[in-house]
Parts: sequence; structure tokens; C-alpha cells
Amino acid sequence: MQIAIVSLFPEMFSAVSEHGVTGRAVDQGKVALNHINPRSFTTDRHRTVDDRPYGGGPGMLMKIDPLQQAISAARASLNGEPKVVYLSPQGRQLDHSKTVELSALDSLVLVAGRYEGVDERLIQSAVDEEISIGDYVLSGGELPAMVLIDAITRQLPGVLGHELSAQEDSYADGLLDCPHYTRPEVFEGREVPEVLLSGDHEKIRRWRLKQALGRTLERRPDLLKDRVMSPEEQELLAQYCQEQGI
Ligand SMILES: CN(C)c1ccccc1CNc1ccc(C(N)=O)cn1
Repeated sequence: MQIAIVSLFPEMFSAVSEHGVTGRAVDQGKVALNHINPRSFTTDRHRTVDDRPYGGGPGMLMKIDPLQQAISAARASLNGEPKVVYLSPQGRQLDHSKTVELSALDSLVLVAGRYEGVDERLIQSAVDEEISIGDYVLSGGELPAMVLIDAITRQLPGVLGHELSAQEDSYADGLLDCPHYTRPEVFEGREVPEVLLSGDHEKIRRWRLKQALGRTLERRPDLLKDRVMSPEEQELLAQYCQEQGI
């Protein structure tokens, strides 16, 4: 997958391109990142990339011309007709299904805004989709773009070992994850749940599903609202509630 990133701060993206699972995916060519900086398209002495807002008010906006040229160059740098995504607090909230959808594309342009954002007419003419990573304001779209790159990259085949992608299942089918344990068997007087030491894989599967269902009910009941639960899941959740007295 090819991702072209339009940003004034390309160096920030080493956080995903040079570390961990995403860094390895880049090294292996499973995802290719290239950067286009609007500042490259400035012609004035001060290389101006911001501009004043009509109607006054605090702050500046990204100057249209350099940004428009950068988005065009980003599209031209990729195969086919790439989707252009703009990271902004006004976007549709990112969720698992959106990351799966975007990971199926051959190429993608991500536009990271700075200042107070971008002229609405440029969004209308050059952006296909606005995406928000949550209801909070950041100083730029670079961190949201990296969040999106990380989430998309994990969905690409071969990036996570099969054993890891199996762990993703609970998020994939809309549940919070179950609790996890590793050595020592007793940590500050707290023991590992017996079932996890039993070697009974079917019992462990059921226990993990029960915990995922129970935690989702307790912490994110909204995720369960629209969920069709299998008979097994209904039974396990009832057991959980009984055991926890809820
Ligand atoms: C400067 N701001 C407010 C701004 C305004 C408009 C667009 C981009 C930005 C850049 N900042 C962002 C970007 C995304 C998110 C998010 N929730 O995905 C939060 N902040």
C-alpha cells in the first residue's frame, strides 16, 4: 500500500516509519510512505504557508496555493486515483471498520492540517473524506495521520504474525479485549486466573470471551447496544454478571 503524506513536519513521521511493527512493515515494503511538504511549493522570500482568515478572528489558516499544489503532487506520486483524507476534528470518527476499509486501498493521500485548519473551498474541491481520531483538538493533523497509518498498517496481510492477528479478533468483532497475564504467577500477592494455567484451550477461549463481553458491558455498553450475541455469548455474559453481582 502507498501512502502520500502532505505535512509541514514530515520528520514527525519517523515515529511510525522507523519503529516497531509499522517500521518493519515499511522496511518490508508492505507499506510505502512518501512526503510532500506544502512549503516546497512556496515562491515568496519567506516561504509563507499560512494566511489570514476572512472575517478576522484568532489564528491563521493554511495558505491555499501551496497546499493545493502539494495535494496535487501527492496524488500524482501515487498509482491510480488515490482517495484524499483530511484529518480534522470535524471529521467522521475513526473506528475499526474504517481502518479495515482504508487498508484495502492501493493508495491513499493523508493531509495533515496546521494552524486553525484549511479553507473550506479547498476541502470541498480536493478532499474526499474528513476523519477525526476523537473529540479533542491537537496542534496539527500529523499525530492523527500517524494513528491512522498505524491502525491501517496492522490490517495489512503479513504485518502481524497470525498469532497476533488472532488477538485482534475481539476488536474486530466489536468487543473490548480480555485481561492478559504473564510471568510471574504471583505478582504483588495477585495470582493468575487458574483457567489460564490449565492448558484447557476450549475453557480458556470461553473464559477470554466471557471476560471480553463482561468488560465491554461494564466499560463500553454502547458497543453492545447493536450487537447480535450468539447463544454462547449470551450465556457467558449472564455468567459474568452473576459472578460479578451486576
Ligand atoms: C489545529 N486544528 C484544530 C485543526 C483544525 C482543522 C483541521 C486540522 C487541525 C489540526 N488539529 C487536529 C486535527 C485532527 C484532530 C482529530 N481529533 O482528529 C484534532 N486536531
